[in-house]
Amino acid sequence: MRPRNERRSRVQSAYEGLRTAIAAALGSADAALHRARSEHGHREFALRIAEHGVCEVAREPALLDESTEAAPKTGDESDAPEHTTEVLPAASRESAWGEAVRERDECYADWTAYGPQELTSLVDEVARGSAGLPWRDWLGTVGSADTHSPPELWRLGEAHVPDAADPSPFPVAVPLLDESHLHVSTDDTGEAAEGLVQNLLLRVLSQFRPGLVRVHVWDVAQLTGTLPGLHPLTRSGLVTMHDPTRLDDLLDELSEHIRRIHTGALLGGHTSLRSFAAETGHRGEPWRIAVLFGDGQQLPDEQQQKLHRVARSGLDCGIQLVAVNLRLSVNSAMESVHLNTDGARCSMSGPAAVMTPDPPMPRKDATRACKAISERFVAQRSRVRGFDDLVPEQLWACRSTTGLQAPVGFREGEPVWLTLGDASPHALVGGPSGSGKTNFLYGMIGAFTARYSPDELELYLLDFKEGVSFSQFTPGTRDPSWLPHANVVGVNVNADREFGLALLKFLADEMRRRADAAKAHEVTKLEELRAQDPEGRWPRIVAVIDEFQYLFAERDPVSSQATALLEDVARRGRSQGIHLVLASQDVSGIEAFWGKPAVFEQFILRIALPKARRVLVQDNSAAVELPRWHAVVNHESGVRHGNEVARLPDATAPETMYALQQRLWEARQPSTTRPRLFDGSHLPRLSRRPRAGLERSAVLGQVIDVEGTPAAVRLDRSPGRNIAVLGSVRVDASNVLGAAALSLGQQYAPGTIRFTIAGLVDEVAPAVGAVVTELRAAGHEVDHVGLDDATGALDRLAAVIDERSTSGGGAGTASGGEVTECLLLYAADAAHTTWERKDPASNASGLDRLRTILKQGPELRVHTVGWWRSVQRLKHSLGMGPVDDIGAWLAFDVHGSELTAFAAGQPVNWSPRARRGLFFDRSLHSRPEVVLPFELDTRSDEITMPSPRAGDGTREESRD
Ligand SMILES: Nc1ncnc2c1ncn2[C@@H]1O[C@H](COP(=O)(O)OP(=O)(O)OP(=O)(O)O)[C@@H](O)[C@H]1O
Repeated sequence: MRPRNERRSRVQSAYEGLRTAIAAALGSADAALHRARSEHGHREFALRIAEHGVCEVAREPALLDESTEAAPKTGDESDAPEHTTEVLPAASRESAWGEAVRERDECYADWTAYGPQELTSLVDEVARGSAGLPWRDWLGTVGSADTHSPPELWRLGEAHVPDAADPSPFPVAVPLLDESHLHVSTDDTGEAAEGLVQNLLLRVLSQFRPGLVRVHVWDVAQLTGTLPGLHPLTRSGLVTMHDPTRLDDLLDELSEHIRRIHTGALLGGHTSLRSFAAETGHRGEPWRIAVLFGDGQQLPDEQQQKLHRVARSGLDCGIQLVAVNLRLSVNSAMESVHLNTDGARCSMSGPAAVMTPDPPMPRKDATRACKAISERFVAQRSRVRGFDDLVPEQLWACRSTTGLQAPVGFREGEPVWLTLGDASPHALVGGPSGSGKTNFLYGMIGAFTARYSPDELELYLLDFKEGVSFSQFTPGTRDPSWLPHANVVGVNVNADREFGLALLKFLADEMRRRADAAKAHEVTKLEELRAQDPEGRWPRIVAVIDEFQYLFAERDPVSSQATALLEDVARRGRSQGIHLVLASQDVSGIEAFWGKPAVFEQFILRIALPKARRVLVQDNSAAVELPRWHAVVNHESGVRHGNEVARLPDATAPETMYALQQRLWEARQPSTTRPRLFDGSHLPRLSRRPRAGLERSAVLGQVIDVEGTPAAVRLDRSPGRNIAVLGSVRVDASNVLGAAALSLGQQYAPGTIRFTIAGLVDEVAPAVGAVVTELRAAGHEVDHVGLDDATGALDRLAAVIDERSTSGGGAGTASGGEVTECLLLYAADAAHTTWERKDPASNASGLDRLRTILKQGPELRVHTVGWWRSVQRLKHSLGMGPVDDIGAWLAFDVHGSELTAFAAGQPVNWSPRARRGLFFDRSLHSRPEVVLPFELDTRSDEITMPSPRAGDGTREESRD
């Protein structure tokens, strides 16, 4: 038995052990389950806090309880229903809540510490004046800011972050002008939006000088009544209310501004008015804010596209959209505000910040402020702006790298700018006589020269009109000042079309010089050349030609050459910084010009004065309706939409351009040279100083060119180096002979040249006498002879030739040097009969001697400068043979056809005109050129006239 009991007790004890083990295992599992449940409850609680957010739960603690009960159950929980109602212990709830709050506070720590203050000071800094201050500080004070650096942010209201531990408020402001459009949306009717927009517009309008901001309002729902506080501004045109049915018109108008600004106001490489203004210091265009109130519906497709186009390119052109409840998705900068009943959200402050827009400014204060702005604008507009308003405060502050820009007149008190640059390289100015063309040109010249220094701008001024309009730019007897930018001034050139031609040639040469320099620097344009060669002087050149139609007045080689040159300069001048401004009374009559549409098209800038014809395109009649002293300035080749009407200030009255010129003259660098004046009504004076490059040359007159080049004949030792002056005009011929003698006298040292001067008619005696006296005074040996002893003079020269030819070259003087013999014959033909007589001893006549001198002289340094009163008479003197002994000639009243033989057989086109000669030097010219004879100083009047031979001591002395 015993073993059995023993076994049983062992079994029982084993079972007991098992039960104990099971009980222990179950107990520990229970404890683990309990722990897990408690943990789960804690986490679930934390999750629910996170789901609602700490702030939300803090506001509505019941949220957590409800959600605990309503929370979906997991699979495990559904299997253990007895646990779902178990309430999380309070300690656990508190700990979960504490953790959530701690975590939130950690996240917001930085913001709480610095955010609101930093934002407040930042907005204070960049939202200056009316852009950020409370309305009481500024509403009603008319703004004076200019377009330079507008405020970067504009205040809308204030916001706070409700979830932050410390929800301090901070200002909300948005970037606007040039920076970003604004989109406003609302959940309700949009009343709150109107208040916000009106506040914003009042801030902007009160910031700037009236006129710099224009507002357009379109409301799909109403014709008037929108933004009532701004209504006083509609009277002065600062705010325009658009018809609800005419959104297209508004969008077209805005697109037109964008296009016009791109083609006109933006110069060079600038793509926005902002960057342009930053470089040049002026903007030239107001900001235009278009406020569009929609009804939340999509616009028709076509309008939507137009709106998107305006939104895309508007900001660069100062066009700002404020779209309210209008669907707009654009690819350009846009801030947004959503107004909701539970607070607004702004893209600047993000969704976490709740914005409270500033309350609308009181209606009566807004109205009063707008009235003040409007009145100031009207006063400003009606103020007659004068010439001084074209002149900037600081002279010469602009650079002409990308072009030239200056105001030329005013529209509603605002300047109207004129641009010469890549997009509009050349200008055509038209208007009938007395319409104010010259005045316009003065104003333009003044506005340009005040802005650009002479190193940035060089002027070539040419006036074909009779009168002296441009001569004030050169030094005068009463006013010694001159315009430092003027390089060449031509006045009274109506009879000297060659000067216009010369100017065009000069410009064409300069264009080539610039193109070559650009090529050497491996660039193509002046702008790039200036960048590559910063030390070089590459000013822009503006050539102004008033009454330019004279240049094409006749169907002759001058017209055809001028047309070709004009075409060249007009086409290629653009890239080399050479601009033409051509003015004319009647552009319609200029055949040579109109026959070349390609040239004409280069004149993109058109200025039409009242009643101007053909300057603008045919269907653009704006010039017809212009009042006096106004002009249409059109940078679009004259098409209607390019019209800008400007009132032109008086620029010719005293104290206008004259006074400015004085200031500019005083500001010039000492190295600035005075302008060269070509005045067709005056003859040039012979310089008494020897000039380099004119050695051994007889200067006969001055070529009609930009440099005033002397018309000179070099008396080389070669056949034919004689000069004939042809024509019956004694004064001109005498002056040519006198200038030849005196210029040779300057270049030869006394003793190296001997003059034989024969005055063969009485009338030339004073002129001859003056020359003889001056030469002798300079120490030269002069044989002064009259008709009676001229033959003897020829004999002597013929003997010199004989002697030199037998001795094999130019003879030496007593002092050992070579002596040049110069024979001057005043009215050579007068001695013809005398010279026909033969000398019985030698059987040779004076004529024979003369022919020998002409033929053999030049090689032996014996040169003749003779005046024959007609071509026929010269031919008689020369005899039957060829005319090669006359290598150079200057003809006055001689018909071109008579000169053919002397011009190597080529037809000579020459209609004689007063005080002008035609000059041809076989060794130099391919065709003859027009020259001005010199006005010799009539010192002869004061000089005792030496009679031939009388007192001719020099000659006698030297013979001894
Ligand atoms: N904007 C202006 N304000 C006041 N006076 C002006 C204005 N423009 C021109 N005048 C005056 O009108 C007159 C004619 O002007 P201007 O000589 O400029 O005309 P124009 O078109 O060049 O005439 P023309 O071809 O006959 O010379 C001048 O006496 C000038 O002072």
